[in-house]
Amino acid sequence: MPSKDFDPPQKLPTADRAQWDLSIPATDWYDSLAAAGLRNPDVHGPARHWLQVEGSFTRALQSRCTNSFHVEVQHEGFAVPTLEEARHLNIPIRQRAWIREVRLCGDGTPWVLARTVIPLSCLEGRGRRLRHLGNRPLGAYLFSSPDWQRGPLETGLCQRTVQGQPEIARRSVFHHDDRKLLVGEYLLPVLYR
Ligand SMILES: C=C(O[C@@H]1C=C(C(=O)O)C=C[C@H]1O)C(=O)O
Repeated sequence: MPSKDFDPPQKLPTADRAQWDLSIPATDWYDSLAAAGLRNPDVHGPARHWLQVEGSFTRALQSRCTNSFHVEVQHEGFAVPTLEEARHLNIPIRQRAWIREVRLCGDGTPWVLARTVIPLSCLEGRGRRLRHLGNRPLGAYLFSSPDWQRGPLETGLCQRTVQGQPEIARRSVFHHDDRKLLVGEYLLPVLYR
């Protein structure tokens, strides 16, 4: 799924390459949890709680931590979204966007992988801050402003290729006037099993 800019370097030592395997697989998206459940009933199991969190996902994860929560940036920069993402956001195909991939970690362990596609129109004015989030959670920005509203949640079923990758995901578009950005959150099994 990540565009070419995000391919792992070929010469990483084996231990580091294993880290890369904690990556986001191609995912099929469904309009509702019920629709995804027809393909994979696991979405109605313990993962369901996380698929339905309505407010800030960061906050929900923080409240599950015993000690600490942190965001680890994996890649951040201008890159070309997938065709499906560009269509979903209604932006020109092959137009670069700011793409941010992070791990949301609870008590030192990655719990969720997140991929956010931020089109150029969102990066103007106050939106310039979106390029400088670093390890601060995106949710703090989005939920601190009443201007940003979340659209409906979709449920994703991941085409897992490697042990440990996420199987289940959620995604939504946040919009502010005619600006839209796309946030995907991929649940790692350790979060709900
Ligand atoms: C959208 C939110 O932001 C969270 C933080 C992210 C980040 O820092 O890149 C990405 C996805 C999130 O789950 C949220 O807290 O709801």
